[in-house]
Order: sequence, then C-alpha cells, then structure tokens
Amino acid sequence: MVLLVEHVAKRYGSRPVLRDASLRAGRGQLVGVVGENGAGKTTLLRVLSGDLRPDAGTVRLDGTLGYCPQYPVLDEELTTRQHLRLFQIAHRLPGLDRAESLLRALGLDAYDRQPVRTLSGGTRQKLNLVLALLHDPAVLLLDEPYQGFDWDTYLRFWDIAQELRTAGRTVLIVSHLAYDTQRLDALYRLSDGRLHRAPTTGAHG
Ligand SMILES: Nc1ncnc2c1ncn2[C@@H]1O[C@H](COP(=O)(O)OP(=O)(O)OP(=O)(O)O)[C@@H](O)[C@H]1O
Repeated sequence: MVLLVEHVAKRYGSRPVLRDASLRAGRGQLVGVVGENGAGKTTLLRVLSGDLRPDAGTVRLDGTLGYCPQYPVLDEELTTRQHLRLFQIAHRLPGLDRAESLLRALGLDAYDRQPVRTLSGGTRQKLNLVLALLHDPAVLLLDEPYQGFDWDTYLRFWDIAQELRTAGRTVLIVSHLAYDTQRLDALYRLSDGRLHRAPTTGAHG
C-alpha cells in the first residue's frame, strides 16, 4: 500500500471530528472520499498531508506528496508564471515541461503573465491544481479540486486523473458531491468520523 491510514482520530477542543478513520490506497489507484459539509474531509487531508497531527492512529505514506488544498494558497501579486518558477525552484525541477502541458490541458496558458489578483476563482483553482501536480508526486491529495471548474475543464480534470492513474500515481480526491463513481477504484463515505467503503463500478473496483 502506498497510503495506509489506520484508526485516525482528531478532535478540535472537545469536538471530535475524526473518530476512527481507516483507508488504504495502492499504486495506480484513484480513491474518492465523499461526505457532507463539515464531515471532516479537509481535516482528514490535513492529517494525511502532515499539516495536522492526529490524536490517535497512524498514517503511512510512501513517496513524494502533492497536496491541493480546498482554497488556493497563492500570492495575489505574482503571475501564473512566477508561481511556476517559485515551485520549480522549491522542488528543484530542471524544467517546466510538465507544467506547460498541464497549463495547456487546463486552458491556463492564456493567463501566463497575469497577476493572481486579476484571475477568476476557477482559474485560481486551476493554478492551484497545476502547482500540486508540478513535481509529479507519487501520492496526490486533492481537496475539492474541480470546485469552480466549467464542464470542459471538469472533463479535462478527469482525463488528467486517469493519466496519473495509468502512470502509477495514487490519487485521493475529496468532494462533498457524490461522484461519477465509475471513474474511481474505490469510494469512501466519511460520516460520524469514520470512513465507510461504498460500492463503485470502476475499472478496478
Ligand atoms: N481549525 C479548526 N478549529 C476548530 N474547528 C475546526 C477547525 N477546522 C475545522 N473545524 C471544524 O471541524 C469540522 C470538520 O471541518 P472540515 O473542514 O474538516 O469539514 P469538511 O468535510 O471538509 O467540510 P466542507 O465540505 O464544508 O469543506 C467542522 O465542524 C469545522 O467547523
């Protein structure tokens, strides 16, 4: 297993959000987590990414990590291109070939020289996603990644997700909406602080 989550619990003050959450995902698997608003999906991803320490339980994650948070963390004054350069340096990438093809796939290339403050919400979200994918991580944690995407972009997102799966990456996608479950290898529903395995009709599922 590339991602193994066992009996994770997390509370904020006296309020338990995750009680006993367990999940596993292997190489080349696309896994969905759905749950109502406030169910604890973002909390789960923050624990998985190492951003939050769980109160109990274990998380094992093999390889490099890409994390696309629910709300883009971008610098308003920097352009799309400047964000790519920053992440290129941070990840010590020799070039931006991968970024260029992702930009084209998501129709972001037209916004190359624009500061983030001039971008729409959906366009910011696209940049957020490209930045998470830039270094081609082994495990991707995507928090509501297509929020604000138009239909064409939504479909292109799923094309990219399928390419990642074919390339052997492990992708965890969180959403408050029930999915087109045939796109997934496994689906979990987060409720009452627990992850319940739900049926899928996916290719591997
Ligand atoms: N830093 C925090 N301190 C205290 N409570 C928090 C904190 N972060 C989240 N919560 C609470 O924990 C619960 C779960 O929040 P979380 O953001 O994980 O839910 P979610 O499933 O991602 O929701 P949504 O679908 O609305 O994004 C909510 O009741 C929220 O108010």
